[in-house]
Amino acid sequence: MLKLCSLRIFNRLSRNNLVINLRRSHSKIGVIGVPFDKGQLKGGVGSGPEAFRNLGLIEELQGLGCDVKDFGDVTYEQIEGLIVKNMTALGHIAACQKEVSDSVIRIINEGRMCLTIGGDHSCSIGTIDGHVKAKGNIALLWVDAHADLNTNATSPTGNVHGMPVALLAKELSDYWPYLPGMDWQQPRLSIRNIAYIGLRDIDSYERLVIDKFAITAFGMEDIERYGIIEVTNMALRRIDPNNNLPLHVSFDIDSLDALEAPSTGTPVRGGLTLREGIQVMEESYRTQRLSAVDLVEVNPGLGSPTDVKITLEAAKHIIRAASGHSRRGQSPENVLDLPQQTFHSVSQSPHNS
Ligand SMILES: NC(=[NH2+])NCCC[C@H](N)C(=O)O
Repeated sequence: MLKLCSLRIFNRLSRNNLVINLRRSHSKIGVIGVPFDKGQLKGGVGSGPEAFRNLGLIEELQGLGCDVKDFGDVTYEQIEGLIVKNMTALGHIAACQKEVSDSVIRIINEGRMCLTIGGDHSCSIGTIDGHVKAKGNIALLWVDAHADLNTNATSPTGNVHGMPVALLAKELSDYWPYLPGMDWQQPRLSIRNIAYIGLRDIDSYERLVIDKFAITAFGMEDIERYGIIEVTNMALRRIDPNNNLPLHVSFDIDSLDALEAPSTGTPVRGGLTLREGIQVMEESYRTQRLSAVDLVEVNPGLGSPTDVKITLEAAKHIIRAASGHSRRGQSPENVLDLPQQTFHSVSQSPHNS
């Protein structure tokens, strides 16, 4: 009986997998690495791109049927003498992020989804700038434990990885002094088109700004209450009510719980499970407008070799989901109703015990 039952299930599954394989979308992806660590003070995060390449990320995405073009790592030359109070390494940030922005424009104009591997979260200054320049306007999901909404006047650290959203938002432009070297970057994104998911470590000024401008922000308590799929879709509806904007997901690995992704510079407990992170990406992919993804703040220099492995693997699952492939290797838009129920009934089956 068990044999018969399993065989039937196998046949049904393989039939459906065949359909899925035939229908599987062949995402066109352009990958850039940004080995950049000057947005914060801990060494190691700059070796993120190398670690992902060594892990075979590009080959894995190709193996899933994606058309992947690797644009290599961004390089830059620091601009000397750029000094702004409480804004560390501006000469590096300004020079590197200009290159990142130009690379993103090139990739998006080739009709590819741009996947940027960081580096720290200051990389998103360049990726989002480039995306907005290429597409006109975009909707942004910022998946992170932190709001990264400080200016140099409010930052408790002076680290620029805590400032990108404030640099990008139009409504906050008056809160900045003149920033030498950053003339290429104008705040072009409206706060209406930005939503946070996963927040749980917000500085007091950031809290004031979120309240004052009514920024869409879903903390962990919202995820507990509504579930991650509902939260993601609420966020998407808020930032793109007409369903017509290209979507950018800026995914900081510290949005995941520190147990799921320990090798990161500013870990915070009580975060997303890996499954929830994957679901954010699956829902984003399902819009069919996912146009750029940043995966940042993986620091292979922090923690034990096991910590590093866990963190890289978690990030890889998030990236697979962004490329249209969930953990079972299916494109989310093609998931048929069968597998989950079948697995359920298998484990419930009296013949199984
Ligand atoms: N992307 C990050 N990990 N950001 C952490 C920011 C921490 C702190 N809020 C700061 O501004 O310095």
